[in-house]
Amino acid sequence: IISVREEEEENGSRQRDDGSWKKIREREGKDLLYVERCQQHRWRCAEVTFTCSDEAVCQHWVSSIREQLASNTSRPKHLLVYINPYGGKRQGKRIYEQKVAPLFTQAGISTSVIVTEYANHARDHLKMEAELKKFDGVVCVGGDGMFSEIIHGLIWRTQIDCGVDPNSPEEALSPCSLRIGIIPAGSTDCICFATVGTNDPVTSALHIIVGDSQPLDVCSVHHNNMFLRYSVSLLGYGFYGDVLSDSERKRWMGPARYDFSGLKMFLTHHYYEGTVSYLPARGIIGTPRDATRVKTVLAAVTSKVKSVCLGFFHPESSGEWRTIRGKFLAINAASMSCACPRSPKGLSPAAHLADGTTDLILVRKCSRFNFLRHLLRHTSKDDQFDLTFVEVHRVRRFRFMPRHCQSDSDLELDLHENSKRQIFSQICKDHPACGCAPAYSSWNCDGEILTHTAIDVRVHCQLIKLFARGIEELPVFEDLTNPCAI
Ligand SMILES: Nc1ncnc2c1ncn2[C@@H]1O[C@H](COP(=O)(O)OP(=O)(O)OP(=O)(O)O)[C@@H](O)[C@H]1O
Repeated sequence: IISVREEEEENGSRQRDDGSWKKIREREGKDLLYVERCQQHRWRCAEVTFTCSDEAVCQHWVSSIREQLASNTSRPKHLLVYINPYGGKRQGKRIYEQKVAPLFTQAGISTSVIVTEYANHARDHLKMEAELKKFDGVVCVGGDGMFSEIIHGLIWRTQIDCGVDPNSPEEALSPCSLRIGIIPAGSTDCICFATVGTNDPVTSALHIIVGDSQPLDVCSVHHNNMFLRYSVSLLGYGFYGDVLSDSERKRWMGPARYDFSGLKMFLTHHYYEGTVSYLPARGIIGTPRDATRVKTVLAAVTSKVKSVCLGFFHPESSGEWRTIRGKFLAINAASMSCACPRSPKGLSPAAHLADGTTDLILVRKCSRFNFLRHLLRHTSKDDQFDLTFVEVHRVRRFRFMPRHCQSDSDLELDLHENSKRQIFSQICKDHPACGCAPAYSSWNCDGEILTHTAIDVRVHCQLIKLFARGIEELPVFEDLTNPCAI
């Protein structure tokens, strides 16, 4: 239920402004505005009118429903809204004013709206100025870049308020108490798609109004004990890093730049040498190779996950670091499925949203044909990890050291292992004109390029919460004879 409205109607007929008379239905009634599920995870507002001849009974219905709604503590009452007027097709302000604000008003939610004036305005306002105690949640109207600003501001501010050093990779970060809502108004809106199942402003507004809550893991990325960024979806080195770097230079092409750079990087077929070390996740539910898509809420309520998050069981002390050295076409860490309209299964279809792990996918050097097979499997039913040159590990922490950053002793070890190739690669490094692969790629961190390649990544279990509920299993709701559906 979104809201309830009384309708007091006179019996008989009423004179209009223009002097004519309008026939009025004879009733006392109340209109109830509620959420209706539509196709493809969309939600819409629907209205139903209950009529009653006894005015006192009617009043009782209205006041009971209003009391119930007001006593529901999970529903937000005051929201801080940031609108990026330049995101996507520059429709953020219009989308908010026409589709979202009227719903918030009907649901009795008060808002404080800030239209951003420059990049990082929202992040800095949250970090330093916002009076967070006044609000039950923060809403961003924009795309993934805008969402990233919000989480950077909110996580940072929470740590400072709680006396935690956000720069230290060893500190356990404090979870943010305010929930975040995403009204999609960007070009890709991947986070919204992966957590709600659709990119639709009205659906997102309704998830906010009914007070949904979806915890989300966040990865902190450090370089030499220096904080770089937070990531909630994809950290990609090699192929996905190169596609982003190349597409950034072609912004003038619009959204077509992603296809262009994707094709170009596929044909270029660069591979990169380096060392990946990781801490495998223990005591978790499922594996990255699970056939069925994971119900994200399951992870949030399972007691084992809870105990890990609350620190009763220290996962890092119970595991041993493992190391893999090699040549990789892509190194991807997917903290969520990374599903989007183009790749409905995503990079890691069985990734949980909130179990304190990320799926580390290593694509070793292989032929173009094989790499294409792997990429195509993201859009088909076949298992994209069932290939000899692909491996996937569910991890709590990982580090990457590109070969050009490795210490002399590491390089000497490599030299002994593969001396002939080493000589060639040295010649090529000194002579870029020979056209061999560059020494290093860059990291694509949720769509932003990182300034360093040697990184230390740690997953923080359920650090933030969204106004969402994960992607719903539709068959349950389509089957109206099933009592659970109701
Ligand atoms: N007022 C502003 N002027 C210029 N840039 C802004 C402003 N407000 C926010 N930004 C920046 O604009 C960038 C892009 O915004 P946003 O993510 O909303 O849209 P998008 O890039 O089109 O969508 P997506 O990230 O989903 O592809 C963000 O990185 C954000 O920091």
